[in-house]
Amino acid sequence: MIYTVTLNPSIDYLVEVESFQMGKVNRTSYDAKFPGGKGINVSRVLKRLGNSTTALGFIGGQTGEFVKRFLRQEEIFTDFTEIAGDTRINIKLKTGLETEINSQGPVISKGNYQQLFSQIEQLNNNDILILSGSIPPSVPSDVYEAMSRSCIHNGIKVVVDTSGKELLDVLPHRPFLIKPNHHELGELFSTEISTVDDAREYGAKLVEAGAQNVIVSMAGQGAVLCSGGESYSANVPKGNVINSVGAGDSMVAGFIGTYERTGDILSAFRFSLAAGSATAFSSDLGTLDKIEELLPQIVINQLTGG
Ligand SMILES: Nc1ncnc2c1ncn2[C@@H]1O[C@H](COP(=O)(O)OP(=O)(O)O)[C@@H](O)[C@H]1O
Ligand SMILES: O=P(O)(O)OC[C@H]1O[C@](O)(COP(=O)(O)O)[C@@H](O)[C@@H]1O
Repeated sequence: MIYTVTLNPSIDYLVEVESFQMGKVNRTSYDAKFPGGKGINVSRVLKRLGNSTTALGFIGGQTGEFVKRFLRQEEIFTDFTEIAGDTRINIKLKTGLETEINSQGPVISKGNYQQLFSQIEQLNNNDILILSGSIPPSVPSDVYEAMSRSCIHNGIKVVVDTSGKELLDVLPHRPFLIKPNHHELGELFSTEISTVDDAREYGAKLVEAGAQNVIVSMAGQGAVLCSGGESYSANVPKGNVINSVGAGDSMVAGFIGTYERTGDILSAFRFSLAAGSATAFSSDLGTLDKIEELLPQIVINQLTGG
């Protein structure tokens, strides 16, 4: 079973305004609500790929009910920890540009935290655990490090999709996959990652620091995979970007779902690009049909030079 952890789920409220004006009343040309939060997006895409998944995390209030109902309708298993506060609403404003306003989210009590942690301690070595998204202020900032440590001890593969110090701190526990985007990778090393070569060079440093596989996603420029001593680049397919919310999460789902089914790292990498772009080219997350349609366009090249 693939478990995802979403510490701070959301309703993603997508709003499209044709000619947005600051300080004025604007009317939407399109709006929609979807469950959000990185782990939840990963579970939704995994389900579409046919993998078994259970979404864990903190959920509460009427907004939390919306998320649970939506996931139930998609027949996704959940085992959330119920909290006293309301699950947050994140605004995704499309005005030509994409602007996101992500809320802080509700307070998580010590008891809530312990409940989730004890679920993690019960996973077994056939499971995969995916830890993604930001850490709410009321949750200990070393939560991913502590969960990774517990899982590695129990032989569980761990995937971590976060940024900054929280990402660096899990590396000694040898996460199976991390997926920084090129901005996040640049921030880790106080540099700018603008080419495939930069992504390969700095992605390889994360492998040296302990990650088994590193995908550096570079939005429309494709992605780089560093795996052991090897590295590869892949392009993105051609298409019209409608909404890139959840595209990174779809890459994680595409990679892990395919790896679980085939055990093949390069097929997983290829699928991850197709899944990311299928989502970028859709208003909701990409469907399996869309992913399969894009797959033949993805070409992988082995990189040389270190
Ligand atoms: N302009 C684009 N054309 C095609 N695919 C895209 C485009 N922008 C994003 N994607 C897809 O979304 C994936 C993740 O995008 P990226 O912005 O790098 O990550 P994140 O969403 O985690 O910040 C890309 O690897 C790609 O598959
Ligand atoms: O936990 P954070 O960093 O606030 O991010 C939450 C947001 O990220 C998302 O999971 C989308 O993530 P990506 O676009 O990086 O794939 C949204 O659904 C959600 O609103």
